[in-house]
Amino acid sequence: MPKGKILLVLYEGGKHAEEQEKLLGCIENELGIRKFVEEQGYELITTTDKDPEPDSTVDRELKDAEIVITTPFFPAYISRNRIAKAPNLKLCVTAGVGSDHVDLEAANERKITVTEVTGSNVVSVAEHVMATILVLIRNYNGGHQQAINGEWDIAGVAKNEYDLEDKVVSTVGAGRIGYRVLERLVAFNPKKLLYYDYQELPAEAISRLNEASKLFNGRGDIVQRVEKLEDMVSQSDVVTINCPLHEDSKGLFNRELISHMKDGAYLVNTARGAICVAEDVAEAVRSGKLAGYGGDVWDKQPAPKDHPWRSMDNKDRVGNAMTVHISGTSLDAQKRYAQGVKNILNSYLSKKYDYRPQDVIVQNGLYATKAYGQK
Ligand SMILES: NC(=O)C1=CN([C@@H]2O[C@H](COP(=O)(O)OP(=O)(O)OC[C@H]3O[C@@H](n4cnc5c(N)ncnc54)[C@H](O)[C@@H]3O)[C@@H](O)[C@H]2O)C=CC1
Repeated sequence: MPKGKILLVLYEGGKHAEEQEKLLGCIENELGIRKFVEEQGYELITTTDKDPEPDSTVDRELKDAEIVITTPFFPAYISRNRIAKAPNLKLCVTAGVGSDHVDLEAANERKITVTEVTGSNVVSVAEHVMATILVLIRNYNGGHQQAINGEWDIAGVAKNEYDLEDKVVSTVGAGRIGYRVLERLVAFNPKKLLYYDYQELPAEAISRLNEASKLFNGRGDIVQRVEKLEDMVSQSDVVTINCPLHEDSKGLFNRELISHMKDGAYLVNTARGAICVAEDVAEAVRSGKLAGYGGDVWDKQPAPKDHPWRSMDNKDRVGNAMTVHISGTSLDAQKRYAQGVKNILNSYLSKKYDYRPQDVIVQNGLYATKAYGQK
């Protein structure tokens, strides 16, 4: 008789799982944890069937699951209703970073511990932010479309093409990812690097960036904290969003805030789709208010085929740099978060509960991090 049940919800790998054994984050490879779990005397149930509530396999298995492991890339929403119907649930583990798909208030009411593998994919995402900024500002889409369509209209691409150098770039959230984006941006010799965050960056973190800019670009003192988000976006050529989704950040980038952005600015969101109002962003791209929008996160995942961000574009059809939710799930990241999930399970199953402090989002009914709002 197994000691308890662990429910694991991942995306399907299909033939890709056969072609690439490093795809640990798909259901066929189960993060590589089956042997470990069964050695601990637990039952491991894995499924891709997570919607709709309340008729999915997730709903059926939550009735007696003790632990649920989900991933932001194919999120099973651990809603208040699902928590209410999971009397044995003690631990939620996010295979990756970002646990907004778990109702943290409901978890706290039940003293359910919510953990994630903090830092496992922060470089992966920071690199994707850089790629997205460059695809947009360099008008890569325009150049690539011409290349594969047998065209050669240089002016047609160059008219929407800028250098990142000497531009003002800002981040909403200067945490692990936001700060790594700022680090990477220094090499592009920006005019200014601005950040908006209710947690101030430590002085040494700021001087490290300024020193690097002095060394690389001959100019220091480029990093600035801005108290008001409208003030920051109104000066920015590029805005990148790197904060968690919670009640204060949901719908933050709506028509009103976008109206404060510079005409022709670029907006990049690899944090969570719902931080932006989908239709307001699509309208801003279509109208040319934004020169482009890109990212890999969507307000509903998987995104429906008719999601506005799949088709939105500007008049030259070069304002969309969306991808599906991949930035934090490179094969390098999957190796890290699979190991991190195993470490969290070991902490729980050994009854040591010696989680890495940075991996704990909520525990014993309290928030363990200041990143999910100012509670
Ligand atoms: N696209 C992807 O694959 C991935 C996306 N993410 C997303 O990125 C988010 C950030 O990740 P990390 O940097 O590791 O988290 P972090 O906790 O290190 O940093 C988040 C920062 O955002 C700040 N913040 C929170 N609410 C804010 C608000 N309303 N306005 C301004 N700043 C605010 C916090 O104070 C903190 O400094 C995650 O919560 C997740 O949603 C993370 C990993 C992968």
